[in-house]
Amino acid sequence: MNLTDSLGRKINYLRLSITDRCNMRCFYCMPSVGVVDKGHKSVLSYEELLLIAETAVKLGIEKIRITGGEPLVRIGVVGFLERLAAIPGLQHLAVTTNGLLLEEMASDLYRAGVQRLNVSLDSLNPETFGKITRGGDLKKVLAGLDAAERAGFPPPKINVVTMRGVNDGEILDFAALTLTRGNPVRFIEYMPAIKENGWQRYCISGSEILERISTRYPLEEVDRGIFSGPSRDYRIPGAQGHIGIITAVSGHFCSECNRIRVTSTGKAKGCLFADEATDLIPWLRPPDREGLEKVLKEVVMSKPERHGITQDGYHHKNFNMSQIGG
Ligand SMILES: Nc1nc2c(ncn2[C@@H]2O[C@H](COP(=O)(O)OP(=O)(O)OP(=O)(O)O)[C@@H](O)[C@H]2O)c(=O)[nH]1
Ligand SMILES: C[S@@+](CC[C@H](N)C(=O)[O-])C[C@H]1O[C@@H](n2cnc3c(N)ncnc32)[C@H](O)[C@@H]1O
Ligand code: SF4
Ligand code: SF4
Repeated sequence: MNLTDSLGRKINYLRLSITDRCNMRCFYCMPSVGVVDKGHKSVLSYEELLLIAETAVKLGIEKIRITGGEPLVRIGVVGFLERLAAIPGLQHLAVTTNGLLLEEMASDLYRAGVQRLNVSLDSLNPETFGKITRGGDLKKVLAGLDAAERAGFPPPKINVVTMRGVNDGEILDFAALTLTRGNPVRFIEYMPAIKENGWQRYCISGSEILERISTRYPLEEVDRGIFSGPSRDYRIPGAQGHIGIITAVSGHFCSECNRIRVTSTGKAKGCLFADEATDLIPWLRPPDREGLEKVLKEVVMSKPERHGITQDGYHHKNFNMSQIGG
């Protein structure tokens, strides 16, 4: 089935957040203290998540990305992914992870039927990495990246939230990584998720990042596949990996947006930044497949044209990235 929104955009990608818990505390995503775990009752069960996934695939979703919080901390995630991978009609199953548990879990994830992994990694310097993640261990993430390839995965995409004065000094180091490793490196514009005055100081636009890389390396544009997602991709001639730019704030990809989201507590969102969310619980408890189909179609039809964030005129609200899943 073909699922299109009111603007004619084909919607074929669901981002499903399965937990709001995390084993790191990246400063741009979660407050250092005062994070209240959603209780067992409010977080969707695996059965409920599967019902949403099956319904979405029936409607025309072809790709599901599992996210969080940190999806790999949820107990039973491998069995859940195995059931998800078996949904007839689902073409792509991917996971976005911080990589801390990958070394021990990569083989199980591969055997479960996950096809691709994206790994968040904002610094190659252990100290900076520890500061950004408030205690994360860089060595573990690097070991996880290698373990993923040993397990059979294509080199995971590396997501780098790029922030002025925090890790922008490493833009060229990350670009250089693509010379010797097959991992695509994607630079993501910092989004104002945590309510903080002066958030603009962290912002570096995708075009500035590209300019900085171009001062050292020539770049050629790479063709985008149908599932290439929000990044614009480039390559240093002869390099093994691509370089991608995700202009999450300057938002050049809204007109091609192909996705909807469901949070770990069952709120469906037509846009990452939308204030409106549709509570799916009434169609999950008890399960009502027909009702769920109808409400998911409504979410797609009411998808906004684009987000309202600009560096100058954004009225800041607190924005729970770890619950939505990015
Ligand atoms: N503004 C915006 N940012 C997004 C969107 N989708 C993903 N991102 C951001 O892009 C970054 C990378 O997201 P991933 O979880 O790796 O997913 P993806 O980029 O869709 O991955 P691929 O499917 O491999 O292209 C994260 O910071 C997300 O928050 C989107 O629709 N809008
Ligand atoms: C919320 S995390 C969930 C999955 C997993 N824990 C991880 O970090 O990959 C998904 C993505 O959102 C990104 N993200 C979170 N907060 C962000 C922000 N304020 N600006 C830009 N990207 C952000 C992360 O870097 C990550 O790539
Ligand atoms: S970005 Fe991912 S790893 Fe970092 S705090 Fe958020 S959910 Fe956790
Ligand atoms: S900001 Fe909203 S409309 Fe734009 S690409 Fe992201 S989800 Fe789609």
